[in-house]
Amino acid sequence: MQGLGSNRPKQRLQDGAAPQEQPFDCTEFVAETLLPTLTGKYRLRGYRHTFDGGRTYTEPSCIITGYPEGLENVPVRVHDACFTSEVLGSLKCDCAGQLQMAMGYIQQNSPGLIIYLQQEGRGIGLANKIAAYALQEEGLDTVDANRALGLPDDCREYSSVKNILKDLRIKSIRLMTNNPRKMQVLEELGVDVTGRIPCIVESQEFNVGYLATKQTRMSHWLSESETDSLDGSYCFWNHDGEPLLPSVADKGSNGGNGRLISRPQI
Ligand SMILES: Nc1nc2c(ncn2[C@@H]2O[C@H](COP(=O)(O)OP(=O)(O)OP(=O)(O)O)[C@@H](O)[C@H]2O)c(=O)[nH]1
Repeated sequence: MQGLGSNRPKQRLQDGAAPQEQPFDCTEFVAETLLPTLTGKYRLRGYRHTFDGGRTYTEPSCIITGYPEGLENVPVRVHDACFTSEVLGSLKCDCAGQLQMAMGYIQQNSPGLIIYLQQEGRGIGLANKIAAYALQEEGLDTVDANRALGLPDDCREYSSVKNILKDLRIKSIRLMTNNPRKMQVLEELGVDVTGRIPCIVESQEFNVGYLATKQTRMSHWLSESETDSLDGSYCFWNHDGEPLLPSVADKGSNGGNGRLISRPQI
């Protein structure tokens, strides 16, 4: 596959043969179209991505307002799929609200983009997420439910983000997130994150516990008085099989780049 972004950190030795280079992550641009939506028009770009040398593929996409190509400090949301809230309208989380906020933000602050990744359930997949929800009905929180299933708290991987930004020749980004680890992982991949735009959905009765867990156990920045520390109790896997240690650059403030807070429509 001719990928627009690929690195080759791994070499596999074959019996008696010279080492052969194996592409590790590779993201291939497929096509772009113009998409009219209820919130305005977007450029929609489709990609094919592997992070395991071609054993498995996902299809990241991005929606774009304006032309961020070649620019710095572009507002970017990196968003992971949430079928339950985005398609079914579930109120158990804040995912759909964050997506809507980000879409509104890039309409009003063009150019900007949202990279949408097929990493349902923080990477564990839809069926496992449903199993985790079943355990949450019995009283476990969102972290302990994953653990009770023998699954990592978070196993998302973001190499496609690095590759898509490279494809668009975007030099640096302001990340729309409340998640310190997402910023940390992107920076470790080499993405130049120059600022953060908070993306806070006001809680309601069905997601208040979930948001509290994100704040206390996953160190998400969800209130004005938030400090930028990670407590280390939460485990983010890096796909080389090793948990990432809790450390994060000092990127907690919004860097003067605006703030996103919305009230859910319920
Ligand atoms: N395993 C699991 N995944 C969930 C649950 N609720 C939402 N998700 C998934 O969580 C992902 C979004 O992650 P969040 O932790 O909400 O937010 P984030 O993307 O890490 O951080 P932000 O950038 O601030 O939104 C999506 O893939 C959802 O499908 C849950 O209870 N259990």
